[in-house]
Amino acid sequence: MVSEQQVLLVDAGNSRIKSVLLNNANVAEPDVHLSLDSFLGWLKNKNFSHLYLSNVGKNDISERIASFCVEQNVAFIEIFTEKENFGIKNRYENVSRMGVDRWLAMVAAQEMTEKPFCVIDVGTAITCDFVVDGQHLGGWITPGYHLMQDALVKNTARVFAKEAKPSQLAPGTYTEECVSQGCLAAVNGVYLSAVAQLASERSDFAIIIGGGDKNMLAIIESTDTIRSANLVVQGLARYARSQLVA
Ligand SMILES: Nc1ncnc2c1ncn2[C@@H]1O[C@H](COP(=O)(O)OP(=O)(O)OP(=O)(O)O)[C@@H](O)[C@H]1O
Ligand SMILES: CC(C)(CO)[C@@H](O)C(=O)NCCC(=O)O
Ligand SMILES: [K+]
Repeated sequence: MVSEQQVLLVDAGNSRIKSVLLNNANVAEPDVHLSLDSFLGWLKNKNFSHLYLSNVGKNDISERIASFCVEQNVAFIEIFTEKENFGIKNRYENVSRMGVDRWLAMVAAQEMTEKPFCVIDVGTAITCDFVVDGQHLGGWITPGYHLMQDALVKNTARVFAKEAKPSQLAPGTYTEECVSQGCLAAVNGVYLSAVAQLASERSDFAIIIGGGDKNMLAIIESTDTIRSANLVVQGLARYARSQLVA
């Protein structure tokens, strides 16, 4: 039996590294680190016995965190996408190709509802995965709000973007506003398309939403929506509890 305060959960994402202790996984905002070096520096003064890692970045992130753990005598557990676990069957033929953040988002979401669901993670990329009766049906990968804008600006001569996220959806009246409003519409389109996808076969389902940009969907979301602070961290917490604490 390991104390939850001894277990650090680490989410190495596309643009940032987040970490939180297992006992705070449901309540606290994760600590955010902008680089691996600053994360490893920060880790040095911390006291924990187990580290659970989810990494969608390069392999050397996993390798450097693993060697840190060897040096510090910390147990290192990296989670990888699985064919089947926690009552979810993955639809991918080659599950090693699915980002572990998507798998962990499904693992987290499955604990939040009994209904057929889709889980939408609104971050650097937007991912959406559908699960019905424990069977993953497949999913979508879309550029996130900032990536969409970057792609537009890079591939046109006369289109410019500004960073501020609109607080509500409306037609834009000058270039920058048309871009921010258009990309907000596209983000919302993922949600609306997911609802249509689920509703075509059944009337009762849940939509679970997480990620740094989840508030961009607040404009349209309905009562069937459940929000998660951080789906990847919640998924890691489920693994850690099942292996260490239970
Ligand atoms: N403090 C913040 N710093 C950076 N981005 C933030 C912050 N708060 C909210 N965001 C928003 O969150 C988005 C990033 O989402 P999220 O944190 O879920 O993903 P990530 O860490 O970039 O990587 P991944 O998508 O792999 O998890 C950004 O597009 C940004 O708009
Ligand atoms: C799609 C992202 C970038 C979302 O973070 C990540 O899950 C990833 O790198 N996935 C690999 C490709 C796949 O999931 O099929
Ligand atoms: K990538």
